[in-house]
Amino acid sequence: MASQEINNLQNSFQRAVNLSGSSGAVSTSPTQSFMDTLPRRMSVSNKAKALKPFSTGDMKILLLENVNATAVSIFEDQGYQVEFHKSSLPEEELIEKIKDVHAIGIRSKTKLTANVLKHAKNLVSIGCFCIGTNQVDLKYATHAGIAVFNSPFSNSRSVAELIIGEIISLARQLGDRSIELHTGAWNKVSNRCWEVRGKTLGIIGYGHIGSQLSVLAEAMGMHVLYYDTVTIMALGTARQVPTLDELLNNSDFITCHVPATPETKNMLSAPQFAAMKEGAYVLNASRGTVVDIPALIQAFKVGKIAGAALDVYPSEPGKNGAGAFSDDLNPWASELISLPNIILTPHIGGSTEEAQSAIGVEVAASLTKYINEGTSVGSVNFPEVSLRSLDYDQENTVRVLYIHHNVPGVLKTVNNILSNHNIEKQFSDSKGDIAYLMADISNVDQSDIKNVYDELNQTDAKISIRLLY
Ligand SMILES: NC(=O)C1=CN([C@@H]2O[C@H](COP(=O)(O)OP(=O)(O)OC[C@H]3O[C@@H](n4cnc5c(N)ncnc54)[C@H](O)[C@@H]3O)[C@@H](O)[C@H]2O)C=CC1
Ligand SMILES: O=C(O)CCC(=O)C(=O)O
Repeated sequence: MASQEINNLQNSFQRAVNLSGSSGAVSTSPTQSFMDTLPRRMSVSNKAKALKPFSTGDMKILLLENVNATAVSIFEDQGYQVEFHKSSLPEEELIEKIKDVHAIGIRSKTKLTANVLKHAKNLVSIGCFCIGTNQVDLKYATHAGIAVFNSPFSNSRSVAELIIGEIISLARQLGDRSIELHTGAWNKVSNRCWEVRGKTLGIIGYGHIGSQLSVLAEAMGMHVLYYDTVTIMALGTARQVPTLDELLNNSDFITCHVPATPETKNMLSAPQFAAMKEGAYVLNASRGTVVDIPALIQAFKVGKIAGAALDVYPSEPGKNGAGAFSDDLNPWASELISLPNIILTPHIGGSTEEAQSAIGVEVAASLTKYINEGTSVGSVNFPEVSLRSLDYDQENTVRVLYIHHNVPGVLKTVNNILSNHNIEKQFSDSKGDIAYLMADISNVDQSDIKNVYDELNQTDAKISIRLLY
């Protein structure tokens, strides 16, 4: 067997460990009794050395973008090697580092493109410590057998609260008054300052954030309209409108809460600004691709809109620091910052202590369960597959994790290979082009493990294999 293959084989064996501190922690492979027999089993032949179980201490996790300390401590408790960086990395450095890690944790800045991922030979999983996953080439990751996890709603409330704060701030021109007073200027004005009570909020995208915002806005006496591509039950007295134009024509405040997709690119551009009420306000804390900012600048300059609050931009700096938001990054930046009643924030919608610590726990737990047990529940790109845990008294049992192309005949081939053993349980599901099989097989000794691996490795449909014991 070539040394690279041996390495791959070693890397495919994962000593599973309980999630420390989690209630109902699982007992997975290897069973204690299996571990007790290990020296004897490993001395079966010289080649047996290649089958040394992959230890959690060999597991390398790269964490970027100041992922919360809760995640770091979950990974460290597992015994994983954790490399932590406060910011994202330039592409070349990222490529170097990703070559040898088993999992990576990012937020919204790190672009995991096909060009980066093709170097990630050992990567089994990506954790997006945020909601959006548009920064990852999901198609590439899926076909490479890399499971991607995110946190679907732990920062939703934080974003909704930021938007509420900004609605009032725009209506009262708070940003400008504050900047003026910081420079010593006293401007006590009421001209074009409004209460929000009785005004109409138009929410584009009534998902986790949009619907949360709806409830908060109604509590302040606002009327709520929303536009979404799917029919969603209205909360309170909010009303879904059938077209984006109807929302634009009737709203005093328009806020975007849609994902970055080809359909949402420049969803608010010149025709949409033209359709808005005179003096409307526009807010965007979704993705920088959703609002055409040069068109927004133009709409502001002709008095069509009275202000805007932007938290996201087409290009965002990779790290904090003075001078980072410049025309080099976005050619309209200096014009935008010169305009009054335009609130600009550095993508902080989800940046609260509460949200970050909850996300850290949630995504780190998902990654750990996937690495240690193969459970893909919560993955955004994999079919969600889970198997009941192994018991401590189940000896010589191996968990097979087989990710494959979703083509006919695969289960027949795989079960033929596994059927020399007792298949205790198995679960398989597919999603689009790929499928994922988990199976626990018993009566497996050391040489059997190697055979099972070799035979599965030769199957045409295989994308990747891991054996946990
Ligand atoms: N600024 C920040 O820090 C944060 C930004 N976000 C962004 O906010 C986005 C929304 O987050 P959630 O509410 O959690 O997502 P979600 O998935 O719960 O809701 C999105 C809604 O948009 C709708 N939608 C999709 N395409 C649409 C279209 N073309 N037209 C109208 N509606 C459409 C969907 O049907 C869904 O109801 C995320 O995708 C993320 O990009 C999320 C968290 C923090
Ligand atoms: O907190 C972050 O870095 C990103 C927040 C965000 O945009 C998201 O959750 O999608």
